[in-house]
Amino acid sequence: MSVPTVIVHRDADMLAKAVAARVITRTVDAQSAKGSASLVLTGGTVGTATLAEIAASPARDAVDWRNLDLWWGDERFLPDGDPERNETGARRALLDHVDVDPARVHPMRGPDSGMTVEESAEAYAEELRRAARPEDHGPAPSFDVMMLGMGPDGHVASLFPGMPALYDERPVVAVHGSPKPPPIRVSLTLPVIRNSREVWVVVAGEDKAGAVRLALSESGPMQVPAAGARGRQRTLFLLDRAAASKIPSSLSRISSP
Ligand SMILES: O=C1O[C@H](COP(=O)(O)O)[C@@H](O)[C@H](O)[C@H]1O
Repeated sequence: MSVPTVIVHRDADMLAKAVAARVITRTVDAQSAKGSASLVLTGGTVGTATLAEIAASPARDAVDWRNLDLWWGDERFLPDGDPERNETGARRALLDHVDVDPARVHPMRGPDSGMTVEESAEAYAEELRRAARPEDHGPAPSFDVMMLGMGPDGHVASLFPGMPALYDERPVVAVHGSPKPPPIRVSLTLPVIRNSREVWVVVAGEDKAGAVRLALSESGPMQVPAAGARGRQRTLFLLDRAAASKIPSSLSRISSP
Protein backbone atom coordinates (compact mmCIF):
# COMPACT_ATOMS: atom_id res chain seq x y z
CA MET A 1 0.00 0.00 0.00
CA SER A 2 1.22 3.48 -0.81
CA VAL A 3 2.13 6.28 1.59
CA PRO A 4 -0.09 9.34 1.05
CA THR A 5 1.16 12.42 -0.73
CA VAL A 6 -0.55 15.63 0.34
CA ILE A 7 -1.16 18.42 -2.15
CA VAL A 8 -2.73 21.68 -1.03
CA HIS A 9 -4.60 24.17 -3.18
CA ARG A 10 -5.70 27.69 -2.30
CA ASP A 11 -9.42 27.13 -1.84
CA ALA A 12 -12.26 24.78 -2.70
CA ASP A 13 -12.76 26.29 -6.12
CA MET A 14 -9.09 25.87 -7.09
CA LEU A 15 -9.10 22.37 -5.62
CA ALA A 16 -12.01 21.30 -7.83
CA LYS A 17 -10.31 22.78 -10.91
CA ALA A 18 -6.97 21.11 -10.11
CA VAL A 19 -8.55 17.71 -9.42
CA ALA A 20 -10.55 18.00 -12.66
CA ALA A 21 -7.30 18.58 -14.56
CA ARG A 22 -5.76 15.57 -12.83
CA VAL A 23 -8.72 13.34 -13.71
CA ILE A 24 -8.49 14.32 -17.36
CA THR A 25 -4.72 13.75 -17.51
CA ARG A 26 -4.84 10.43 -15.63
CA THR A 27 -7.69 9.17 -17.81
CA VAL A 28 -5.95 10.11 -21.04
CA ASP A 29 -2.72 8.47 -19.79
CA ALA A 30 -4.53 5.24 -18.86
CA GLN A 31 -6.39 5.17 -22.18
CA SER A 32 -3.23 5.65 -24.19
CA ALA A 33 -1.47 2.92 -22.21
CA LYS A 34 -4.22 0.26 -22.30
CA GLY A 35 -7.11 1.53 -24.42
CA SER A 36 -9.56 2.22 -21.62
CA ALA A 37 -9.73 3.63 -18.11
CA SER A 38 -11.79 3.11 -14.98
CA LEU A 39 -12.81 5.81 -12.53
CA VAL A 40 -14.76 5.60 -9.31
CA LEU A 41 -16.82 8.71 -8.62
CA THR A 42 -17.74 10.19 -5.28
CA GLY A 43 -20.71 12.27 -4.27
CA GLY A 44 -20.48 15.24 -1.95
CA THR A 45 -19.64 18.87 -2.40
CA VAL A 46 -16.10 18.86 -3.81
CA GLY A 47 -16.66 15.60 -5.67
CA THR A 48 -19.58 17.04 -7.61
CA ALA A 49 -17.83 20.41 -8.11
CA THR A 50 -14.89 18.50 -9.61
CA LEU A 51 -17.17 16.80 -12.13
CA ALA A 52 -18.63 20.18 -13.11
CA GLU A 53 -15.08 21.48 -13.66
CA ILE A 54 -14.29 18.51 -15.90
CA ALA A 55 -17.41 19.32 -17.95
CA ALA A 56 -16.33 22.98 -18.19
CA SER A 57 -12.75 22.19 -19.26
CA PRO A 58 -11.87 22.40 -22.97
CA ALA A 59 -9.41 19.54 -22.26
CA ARG A 60 -12.33 17.19 -21.61
CA ASP A 61 -12.38 16.47 -25.35
CA ALA A 62 -9.00 14.76 -24.96
CA VAL A 63 -10.79 11.97 -23.06
CA ASP A 64 -12.18 9.04 -25.02
CA TRP A 65 -15.47 9.02 -23.11
CA ARG A 66 -16.72 5.86 -24.85
CA ASN A 67 -13.78 3.89 -23.46
CA LEU A 68 -14.24 4.79 -19.85
CA ASP A 69 -15.86 2.73 -17.09
CA LEU A 70 -17.51 4.79 -14.40
CA TRP A 71 -18.40 3.37 -11.01
CA TRP A 72 -19.48 4.84 -7.69
CA GLY A 73 -17.86 4.46 -4.28
CA ASP A 74 -21.20 4.77 -2.53
CA GLU A 75 -24.80 5.67 -3.10
CA ARG A 76 -27.71 6.89 -1.06
CA PHE A 77 -30.47 4.26 -1.34
CA LEU A 78 -33.03 6.54 -3.00
CA PRO A 79 -35.01 6.28 -6.25
CA ASP A 80 -33.52 7.03 -9.64
CA GLY A 81 -33.37 10.80 -10.26
CA ASP A 82 -33.62 11.75 -6.58
CA PRO A 83 -31.51 14.92 -6.14
CA GLU A 84 -29.82 13.36 -3.09
CA ARG A 85 -28.45 10.45 -5.11
CA ASN A 86 -24.75 10.73 -5.93
CA GLU A 87 -25.57 9.45 -9.40
CA THR A 88 -28.02 12.31 -10.03
CA GLY A 89 -25.38 14.88 -9.10
CA ALA A 90 -22.79 13.21 -11.33
CA ARG A 91 -25.16 13.04 -14.29
CA ARG A 92 -26.14 16.69 -13.98
CA ALA A 93 -22.59 17.91 -13.45
CA LEU A 94 -20.83 15.80 -16.08
CA LEU A 95 -22.33 12.65 -17.53
CA ASP A 96 -25.20 14.41 -19.30
CA HIS A 97 -22.64 16.57 -21.13
CA VAL A 98 -20.19 13.98 -22.47
CA ASP A 99 -20.49 11.01 -24.80
CA VAL A 100 -20.24 8.18 -22.27
CA ASP A 101 -21.21 4.65 -23.23
CA PRO A 102 -24.32 3.96 -21.09
CA ALA A 103 -23.28 0.31 -20.80
CA ARG A 104 -20.05 1.42 -19.10
CA VAL A 105 -21.75 3.67 -16.53
CA HIS A 106 -22.40 1.59 -13.41
CA PRO A 107 -24.77 3.22 -10.91
CA MET A 108 -25.82 1.45 -7.73
CA ARG A 109 -29.49 0.56 -7.78
CA GLY A 110 -32.10 2.23 -5.59
CA PRO A 111 -35.43 1.08 -4.13
CA ASP A 112 -37.32 1.75 -7.39
CA SER A 113 -35.41 -1.21 -8.87
CA GLY A 114 -37.54 -3.45 -6.66
CA MET A 115 -34.44 -4.56 -4.76
CA THR A 116 -33.80 -4.32 -1.06
CA VAL A 117 -30.63 -2.48 -0.11
CA GLU A 118 -28.96 -5.84 0.58
CA GLU A 119 -29.93 -7.07 -2.91
CA SER A 120 -28.66 -3.82 -4.42
CA ALA A 121 -25.28 -4.32 -2.69
CA GLU A 122 -25.12 -7.93 -3.92
CA ALA A 123 -26.07 -6.90 -7.47
CA TYR A 124 -23.26 -4.32 -7.47
CA ALA A 125 -20.80 -6.88 -6.13
CA GLU A 126 -21.81 -9.17 -8.99
CA GLU A 127 -21.35 -6.37 -11.55
CA LEU A 128 -17.88 -5.70 -10.14
CA ARG A 129 -17.05 -9.42 -10.19
CA ARG A 130 -18.00 -9.65 -13.87
CA ALA A 131 -15.80 -6.65 -14.70
CA ALA A 132 -12.77 -7.94 -12.78
CA ARG A 133 -9.95 -9.60 -14.74
CA PRO A 134 -7.37 -12.07 -13.40
CA GLU A 135 -4.74 -9.34 -13.14
CA ASP A 136 -6.99 -7.41 -10.75
CA HIS A 137 -6.34 -10.10 -8.10
CA GLY A 138 -9.72 -9.67 -6.44
CA PRO A 139 -13.49 -9.62 -6.76
CA ALA A 140 -13.51 -6.14 -8.32
CA PRO A 141 -11.48 -4.24 -10.91
CA SER A 142 -8.31 -2.57 -9.70
CA PHE A 143 -9.57 0.88 -10.65
CA ASP A 144 -7.24 3.42 -12.22
CA VAL A 145 -8.54 6.11 -9.88
CA MET A 146 -10.86 5.91 -6.90
CA MET A 147 -11.99 9.39 -5.89
CA LEU A 148 -13.29 9.74 -2.36
CA GLY A 149 -14.76 12.70 -0.52
CA MET A 150 -14.48 12.73 3.26
CA GLY A 151 -16.88 13.89 5.98
CA PRO A 152 -15.91 15.85 9.12
CA ASP A 153 -16.11 12.52 11.00
CA GLY A 154 -13.54 10.98 8.65
CA HIS A 155 -16.02 8.84 6.72
CA VAL A 156 -15.23 7.86 3.15
CA ALA A 157 -17.75 6.40 0.70
CA SER A 158 -20.51 5.38 3.18
CA LEU A 159 -18.09 3.82 5.68
CA PHE A 160 -18.68 5.67 8.93
CA PRO A 161 -16.58 5.46 12.13
CA GLY A 162 -17.36 2.47 14.30
CA MET A 163 -19.42 0.61 11.71
CA PRO A 164 -18.94 -3.16 11.28
CA ALA A 165 -18.82 -2.53 7.52
CA LEU A 166 -15.25 -1.35 8.10
CA TYR A 167 -14.24 -4.95 8.75
CA ASP A 168 -16.43 -6.47 6.05
CA GLU A 169 -14.53 -8.55 3.52
CA ARG A 170 -17.32 -8.41 0.94
CA PRO A 171 -16.70 -5.89 -1.84
CA VAL A 172 -20.00 -4.05 -1.36
CA VAL A 173 -22.21 -3.65 1.71
CA ALA A 174 -25.65 -2.36 2.60
CA VAL A 175 -25.46 0.39 5.22
CA HIS A 176 -28.27 1.00 7.72
CA GLY A 177 -28.31 3.85 10.21
CA SER A 178 -25.84 6.17 8.50
CA PRO A 179 -25.27 9.09 10.91
CA LYS A 180 -25.44 11.40 7.89
CA PRO A 181 -28.81 11.33 6.12
CA PRO A 182 -30.17 9.52 4.30
CA PRO A 183 -29.74 6.56 6.66
CA ILE A 184 -29.77 3.74 4.09
CA ARG A 185 -26.90 3.49 1.66
CA VAL A 186 -24.75 1.15 -0.40
CA SER A 187 -20.96 1.32 -0.14
CA LEU A 188 -17.79 -0.22 -1.46
CA THR A 189 -15.63 -1.56 1.35
CA LEU A 190 -12.01 -0.99 2.29
CA PRO A 191 -10.60 -4.09 0.49
CA VAL A 192 -11.95 -2.80 -2.84
CA ILE A 193 -10.82 0.75 -2.12
CA ARG A 194 -7.32 -0.52 -1.25
CA ASN A 195 -7.11 -2.63 -4.38
CA SER A 196 -7.43 0.50 -6.56
CA ARG A 197 -4.28 1.58 -8.33
CA GLU A 198 -4.74 5.14 -7.12
CA VAL A 199 -6.88 6.51 -4.31
CA TRP A 200 -7.50 10.26 -4.22
CA VAL A 201 -9.09 11.68 -1.07
CA VAL A 202 -10.42 15.11 -2.00
CA VAL A 203 -11.33 17.40 0.90
CA ALA A 204 -12.20 21.07 1.39
CA GLY A 205 -13.20 23.05 4.46
CA GLU A 206 -12.00 23.83 7.96
CA ASP A 207 -14.64 21.59 9.54
CA LYS A 208 -12.73 18.63 8.10
CA ALA A 209 -9.22 19.71 9.16
CA GLY A 210 -9.18 17.56 12.32
CA ALA A 211 -10.29 14.47 10.43
CA VAL A 212 -7.65 15.10 7.74
CA ARG A 213 -4.96 15.21 10.42
CA LEU A 214 -6.17 11.92 11.90
CA ALA A 215 -6.53 10.31 8.46
CA LEU A 216 -2.84 11.00 7.88
CA SER A 217 -1.79 9.76 11.31
CA GLU A 218 -1.52 6.27 12.78
CA SER A 219 -5.29 6.19 13.53
CA GLY A 220 -7.10 2.99 12.66
CA PRO A 221 -9.91 2.94 10.09
CA MET A 222 -12.46 2.00 12.78
CA GLN A 223 -11.94 5.46 14.32
CA VAL A 224 -11.19 7.30 11.07
CA PRO A 225 -12.23 5.39 7.94
CA ALA A 226 -10.16 7.71 5.71
CA ALA A 227 -7.04 6.44 7.50
CA GLY A 228 -7.67 3.13 5.72
CA ALA A 229 -8.12 4.67 2.28
CA ARG A 230 -4.86 3.92 0.51
CA GLY A 231 -4.14 2.96 -3.08
CA ARG A 232 -1.91 0.14 -4.29
CA GLN A 233 0.35 2.42 -6.31
CA ARG A 234 -0.51 5.93 -5.16
CA THR A 235 -2.53 7.73 -2.51
CA LEU A 236 -3.17 11.45 -2.84
CA PHE A 237 -4.77 13.70 -0.26
CA LEU A 238 -5.89 16.65 -2.37
CA LEU A 239 -6.87 19.44 -0.01
CA ASP A 240 -7.72 23.09 0.17
CA ARG A 241 -5.79 25.21 2.67
CA ALA A 242 -8.59 25.13 5.24
CA ALA A 243 -8.73 21.31 5.22
CA ALA A 244 -4.93 21.19 5.49
CA SER A 245 -4.77 23.68 8.36
CA LYS A 246 -4.13 21.07 11.10
CA ILE A 247 -1.50 18.90 9.44
CA PRO A 248 2.23 19.51 9.92
CA SER A 249 3.53 21.74 7.11
CA SER A 250 6.29 19.18 6.46
CA LEU A 251 3.60 16.85 5.10
CA SER A 252 2.13 19.14 2.48
CA ARG A 253 3.11 20.45 -0.90
CA ILE A 254 1.55 23.78 -1.74
CA SER A 255 0.36 23.72 -5.31
CA SER A 256 -1.61 26.92 -5.69
CA PRO A 257 -0.35 29.69 -3.36
O1 LIG B 1 -22.57 11.36 2.10
C1 LIG B 1 -21.54 11.50 1.49
O2 LIG B 1 -20.58 12.33 1.98
C2 LIG B 1 -19.24 12.35 1.51
C3 LIG B 1 -18.65 13.75 1.73
O3 LIG B 1 -19.57 14.75 1.30
P1 LIG B 1 -19.32 16.32 1.46
O4 LIG B 1 -20.57 16.98 0.98
O5 LIG B 1 -19.03 16.58 2.91
O6 LIG B 1 -18.16 16.67 0.59
C4 LIG B 1 -19.17 11.86 0.08
O7 LIG B 1 -17.85 11.66 -0.28
C5 LIG B 1 -19.97 10.57 -0.10
O8 LIG B 1 -19.83 10.07 -1.42
C6 LIG B 1 -21.38 10.88 0.15
O9 LIG B 1 -22.29 9.83 -0.05
